[in-house]
Amino acid sequence: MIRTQVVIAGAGPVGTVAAYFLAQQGIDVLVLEAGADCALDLRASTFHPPTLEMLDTLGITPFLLERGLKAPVYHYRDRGTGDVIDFDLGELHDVTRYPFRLQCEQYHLARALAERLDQHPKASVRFGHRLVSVAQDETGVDLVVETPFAIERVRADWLIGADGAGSTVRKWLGVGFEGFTYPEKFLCLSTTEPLEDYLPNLAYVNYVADPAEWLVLLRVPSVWRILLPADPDSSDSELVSDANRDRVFKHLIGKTGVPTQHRTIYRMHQRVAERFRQGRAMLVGDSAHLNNPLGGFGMNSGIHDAFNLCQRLVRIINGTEDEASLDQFDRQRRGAARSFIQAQTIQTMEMMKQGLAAGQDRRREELLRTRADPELRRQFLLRQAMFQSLRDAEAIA
Ligand SMILES: O=C(O)CCc1cccc(O)c1
Repeated sequence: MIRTQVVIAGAGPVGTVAAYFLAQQGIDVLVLEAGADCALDLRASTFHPPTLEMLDTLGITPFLLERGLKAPVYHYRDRGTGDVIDFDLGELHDVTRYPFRLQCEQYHLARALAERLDQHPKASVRFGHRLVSVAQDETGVDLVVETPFAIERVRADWLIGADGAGSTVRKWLGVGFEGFTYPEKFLCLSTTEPLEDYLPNLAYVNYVADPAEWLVLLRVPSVWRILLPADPDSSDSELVSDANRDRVFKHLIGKTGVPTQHRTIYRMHQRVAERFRQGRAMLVGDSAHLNNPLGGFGMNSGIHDAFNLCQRLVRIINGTEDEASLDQFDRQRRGAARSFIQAQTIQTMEMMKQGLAAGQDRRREELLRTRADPELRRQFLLRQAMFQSLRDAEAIA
């Protein structure tokens, strides 16, 4: 039987951040990851300013800055009218030392932290270790883990479920995951084609609204990523076919035969777990909440969960804080997920679908008014950069 203070299920960005935070504070931590390595998930690739500040306390932000692209400016574009409404996070220079989004694939973070954890005297990371069952009593949790060659038992004081959308921890806790799944599919293409040569004045982050076919054009260090809704009447193989690729790029840059590095079909979900804490087990990141990727809030809010939780857990383990603090973690982070992340991402999806110029130009006028008014613009930037959701959550008693 393995004995440790904290087990973390999942070695993605959120699980590794939680583990490294705890290990740095002198807590024994064991990370269990079913996969053979940190997942090479391309979905999350934006680090927002408060996340960079948090990660800086772990000493990992300089590593990310070296690999990523700084994106202070982002565009809301309307394909129909050609309008571009730009916002500049540089205006938040008095609020943060990182007044930009950092475009950097998330696996860089998870892999770098997994390597550091591997060298850490307080931490252990086990790949190929699949969590099979979870039980708990008043003093700890009992886990059964399947390894490549054996079934092992682990006893820990605390369990953190950072094991993604299909979380085994959440299922064993019997915690509901209410919300909805978008009926449509989405297509993500990545290409090394220099889109900026065809679309002048392109920012690194562009939300292109269009009632016929909206797009997100997102630059990450290695490629341009293009996210768009997929034709519901087409099969997955048709959607990832050369013919569909040619249709998308013809419409976008007037060119066919553009090389792509990935063509992926996504389903998107808007769901929040009914509890983020049950006794000695807590849920963070995708195991606790899922949202569409518009705005790049998913991984960031997961890292915010991990910091909120682990700061409390260290104090509880060291005997300076009552366990009731974990209920406040639940209220604060569930509050952020429901009131901000869900609301904002659902609203952005609606805007993208309808086009900025749809209806009575209401959304377009609202964005233009926000852009023109210094106070509204600042509030908007604070929301988009996720400062506001953190402040609102921290105000929850
Ligand atoms: O809004 C963002 O920052 C991310 C949007 C996006 C773009 C391309 C692919 C993807 O999965 C998400």
